[in-house]
Amino acid sequence: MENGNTYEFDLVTIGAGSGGTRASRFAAQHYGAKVAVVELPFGMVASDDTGGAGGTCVIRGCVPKKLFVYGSQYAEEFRDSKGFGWQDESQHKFDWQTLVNKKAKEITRLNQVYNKLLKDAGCERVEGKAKLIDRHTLEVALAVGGTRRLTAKNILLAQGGTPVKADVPGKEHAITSNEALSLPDLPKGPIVVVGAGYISLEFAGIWNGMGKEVHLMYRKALPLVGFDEECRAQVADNMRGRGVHIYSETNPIKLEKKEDGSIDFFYQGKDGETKSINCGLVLFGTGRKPIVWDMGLEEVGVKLDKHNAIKIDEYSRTSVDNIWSVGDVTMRMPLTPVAIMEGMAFAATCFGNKPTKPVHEKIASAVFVRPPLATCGLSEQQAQARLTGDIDVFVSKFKPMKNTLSGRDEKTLMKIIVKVDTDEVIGCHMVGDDAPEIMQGIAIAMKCNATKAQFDSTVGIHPTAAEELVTMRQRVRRIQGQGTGRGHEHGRMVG
Ligand SMILES: Cc1cc2nc3c(=O)[nH]c(=O)nc-3n(C[C@H](O)[C@H](O)[C@H](O)COP(=O)(O)OP(=O)(O)OC[C@H]3O[C@@H](n4cnc5c(N)ncnc54)[C@H](O)[C@@H]3O)c2cc1C
Ligand SMILES: NC(=O)c1ccc[n+]([C@@H]2O[C@H](COP(=O)([O-])OP(=O)(O)OC[C@H]3O[C@@H](n4cnc5c(N)ncnc54)[C@H](O)[C@@H]3O)[C@@H](O)[C@H]2O)c1
Repeated sequence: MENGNTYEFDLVTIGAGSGGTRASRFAAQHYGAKVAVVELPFGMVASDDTGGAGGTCVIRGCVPKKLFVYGSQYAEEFRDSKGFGWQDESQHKFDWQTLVNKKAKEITRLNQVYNKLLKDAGCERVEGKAKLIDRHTLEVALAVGGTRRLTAKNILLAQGGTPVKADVPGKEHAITSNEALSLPDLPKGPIVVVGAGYISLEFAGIWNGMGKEVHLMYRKALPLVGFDEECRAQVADNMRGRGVHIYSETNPIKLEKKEDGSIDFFYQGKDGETKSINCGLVLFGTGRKPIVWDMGLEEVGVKLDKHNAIKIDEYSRTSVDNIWSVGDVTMRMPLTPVAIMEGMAFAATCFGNKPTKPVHEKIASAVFVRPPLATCGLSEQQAQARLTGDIDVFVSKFKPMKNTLSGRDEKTLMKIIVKVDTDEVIGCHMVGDDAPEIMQGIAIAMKCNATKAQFDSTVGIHPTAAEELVTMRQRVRRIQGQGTGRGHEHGRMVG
């Protein structure tokens, strides 16, 4: 790799999260670039001065969250097992500290794995907080003290995002997902969860599974804005059925800490009245914002977009032509595999002489509630709003086989959305056990522009729930597209 002997590095990356790590490893390993990666020192709970290799996903996002989801599922299995002849589930007791301690050990191990991945790829790791000085220079406030200046031909901004709390009085008494994953103990009283995105629903599901009384509050009639409406309703029904107290069309007003350590949470109910709940914990899952402050961005000329995310072109180049950006800080689609894709596309473009645009279409994702929701492509509402012509909707709602003996009163929902003139499957959605595992395979078919006829000609695996996706013959409705014909999802996940 040509370094021009002018700069110390071909690339300096800020942030060793999902996007920054993959981009840096690829640039070094595949394209021979001389790379340095700046990352904050490791801390289990993120702060302005702590982070760690692996980033949000590994340390305080996808991975610990999924471990907690696994942990929360046992009670449901013990309960369901009675229908299959197992007795005495009352002996099982849940111990939060065991789970949190084991999770911490695993995350510490993964952080070391990420450090090693970067080292093995030949990337220099610099521990500290980086900011831009000019378009080729960064200054790092080193974790060991003092500062170091790094010069680079190219700079990659991959510093991610951070949670935002609803701006109400007493918000300092609420926690975010950062703290939720490392709570020293679960509160004695009920838990209030505010918001209806991925994070609120996943934590509401986790604590409900662990036997806590959970009150979930959100502003709209249904949770998960941007997802298919029937799936949104099914998720809400399932959560209600499992004992989560749901308050739709409500707004947080204020929090007051009591002498006994509990919190009075005030909210405006559906009827417009002010009400309150006394609880032990409040979680705000009210969104995340890109980290764009105190980094010298404006001074160097890196522009922000209307969402206060870093403005990039289709190749992830910022408004300064040697500065690039990937992942949550660009808010295109804040998911780990998307940050990874953007990182690899950047490395190919910048160092591989292969201009590569990341493609934000037909990306499957899942909300790890119980049972989970998984989705790929357009919802029925998005298809209708964006396409022209006829759209066929196939829906199947059925009692999964396991529930016949377990007695659990919960249905599985599957939907397929088809563009009639081409017969292409443009959307697939599922709420039910194993939905994320199933949807990953469906996403491959959809990436290959599979038609409904090809789904129908696929032979199922029996007996599974997934076979329903290749046996849905009866269209439930045909709707008329009312859009301009722009066929795919826009970049952002939430509508
Ligand atoms: C609770 C939770 C659960 C999630 N679950 C899922 C999931 O199940 N599936 C999924 O696909 N996505 C999930 N996500 C989203 C996913 O974690 C993010 O999309 C992904 O981590 C983004 O990667 P990134 O590289 O853009 O940023 P990050 O992973 O956030 O990495 C950015 C890094 O930059 C560092 N940094 C910041 N500022 C500086 C600075 N000035 N100097 C040096 N370093 C700096 C930070 O310490 C951090 O390590 C979840 C997120 C959360 C919060
Ligand atoms: N399973 C996954 O893949 C997964 C899991 C967690 C997070 N993520 C990613 O992280 C991103 C952030 O997640 P999130 O759940 O924090 O954000 P989100 O944007 O998905 O949801 C935020 C929720 O908070 C509500 N809200 C915002 N401001 C509010 C206010 N002032 N008062 C009351 N409610 C308010 C919104 O209406 C919305 O329901 C997601 O978009 C997703 O891409 C993914």
